[in-house]
Amino acid sequence: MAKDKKDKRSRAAPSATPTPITKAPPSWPPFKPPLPVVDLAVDTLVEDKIVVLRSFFPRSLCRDYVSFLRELPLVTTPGKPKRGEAVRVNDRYQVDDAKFANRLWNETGLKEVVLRDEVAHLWGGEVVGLNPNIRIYRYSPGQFFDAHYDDSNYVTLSTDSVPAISAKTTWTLLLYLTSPADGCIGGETVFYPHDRRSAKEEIAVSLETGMLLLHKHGQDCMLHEAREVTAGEKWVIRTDLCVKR
Ligand SMILES: O=C(O)CCC(=O)C(=O)O
Ligand SMILES: [Fe+2]
Repeated sequence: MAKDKKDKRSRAAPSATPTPITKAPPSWPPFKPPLPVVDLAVDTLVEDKIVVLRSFFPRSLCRDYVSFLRELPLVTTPGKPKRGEAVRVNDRYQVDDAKFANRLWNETGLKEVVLRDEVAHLWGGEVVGLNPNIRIYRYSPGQFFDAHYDDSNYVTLSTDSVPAISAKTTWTLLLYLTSPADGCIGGETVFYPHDRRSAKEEIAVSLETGMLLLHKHGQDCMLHEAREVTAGEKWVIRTDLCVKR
């Protein structure tokens, strides 16, 4: 199948929520114990496309976050997508929170890992932080995210540096807070290298509690989906790596 933009657009991920994101950010739990808890290693799953950082959050912190997140006003996605958007059936919370994005970037060890010489070339530019558009997903049994591509977006980052930085997103960041170890069955993130859903070609990433996954998006995004959860709950924090524009 041709990898032209039009085709990708026809199955783009659902766009930002129609509700304006003006709500006050929540009081996210502290990163306790101080992060990182392990020497973070970047493991490549697909060269130049998918990497993971295992034990990015310790299990105890994942538990704290899930307890906290389940009190947020999550909204169930309507089953019927807008024209041209992938079917996403999950419960979701979205907030524009530059402070939390900066905490995830600066207070977890992520920044140091992403800026390492061995991997710095991957990101499509100089990474300056994370997308303040923070998304929380909960998938309960029967919920899934159909095959789609993630778009690159222009964003403005308010970091400690003034003035704000014009940036664009280049890689999707998913932080898994649950896994089979917590009773969540299914929910794997599955990538298809050849722009078609094919069981033979699929690269299925199993959930690991506390694992952070990064995958390239925009023009080079791999077709991907979140498999249906069949038991327990899958919880994910989603943001994106941003490079200077
Ligand atoms: O939940 C997942 O595993 C994938 C989520 C996803 O593809 C997205 O947020 O665009
Ligand atoms: Fe996606």
